[in-house]
Amino acid sequence: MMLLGLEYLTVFRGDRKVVDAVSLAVAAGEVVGLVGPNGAGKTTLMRGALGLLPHEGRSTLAALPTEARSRHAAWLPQAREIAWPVSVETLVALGRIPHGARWFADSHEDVRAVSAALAQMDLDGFRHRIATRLSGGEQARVLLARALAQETPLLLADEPIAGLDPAHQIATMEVFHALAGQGHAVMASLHDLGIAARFCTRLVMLDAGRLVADGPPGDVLSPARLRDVFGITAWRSETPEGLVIQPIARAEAAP
Ligand SMILES: Nc1ncnc2c1ncn2[C@@H]1O[C@H](COP(=O)(O)OP(=O)(O)OP(=O)(O)O)[C@@H](O)[C@H]1O
Repeated sequence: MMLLGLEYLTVFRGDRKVVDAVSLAVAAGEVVGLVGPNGAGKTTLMRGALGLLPHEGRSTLAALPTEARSRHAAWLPQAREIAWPVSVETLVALGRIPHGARWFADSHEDVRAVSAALAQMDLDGFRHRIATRLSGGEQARVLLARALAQETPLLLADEPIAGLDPAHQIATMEVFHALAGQGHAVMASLHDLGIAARFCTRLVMLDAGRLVADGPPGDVLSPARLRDVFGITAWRSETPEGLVIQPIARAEAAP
């Protein structure tokens, strides 16, 4: 089942075309990594797809009425700001608002969803802590838990693992896989190409607003694209654990 369809999506920032005619579809069961250098248009693509920025072309998500959209897709923005000194539990419960919850999510479904999201992000011991008094990575996990608590078919996440320690990065990618296994889909922008190669079912590569590759991680992260798009060389190997990619040097600095 298709959960997101983009047809020639073009997104402007001011009068600049920052995403240029991108077409793709995301189906249930996929963990799609959005990769590309700084400024390639990853955030803009996702915000355009959500209908948060003016766009041309079509996004099936942006075309939904507001309420249906908030029940279909959860959005984790890049900025990790927590404005209010509320408990972790309260903050995560705010994710239930699209399902009709008020300030305190207290239906049986809401309580279950909040508990599940806290457990998924390894936050059981943080339930009653004040969210603004957590470390940067802990706050990032709380905001991810709030997005997960929405239990939407689709999750769009902007650099969801930035600032997380290695174990929590891997755990988060495993949560995405588990969601995909339950028929959801995740699209996440990622800068860690090793993680992207290892944990995504598919990669979409952007360069200067254009989609330049879309497919299995091993195909998308070819030596030529790593050189031409990212300007790097990388060590790559098919291992019993799957594809391993480790950036080594800037391409121009390579011997
Ligand atoms: N508000 C804005 N006004 C004008 N240009 C903008 C604005 N926001 C972003 N841009 C430009 O749009 C382009 C794409 O930005 P975007 O944030 O989508 O990139 P990104 O791929 O998510 O980058 P990063 O990896 O650095 O997060 C960049 O060139 C950026 O400078």
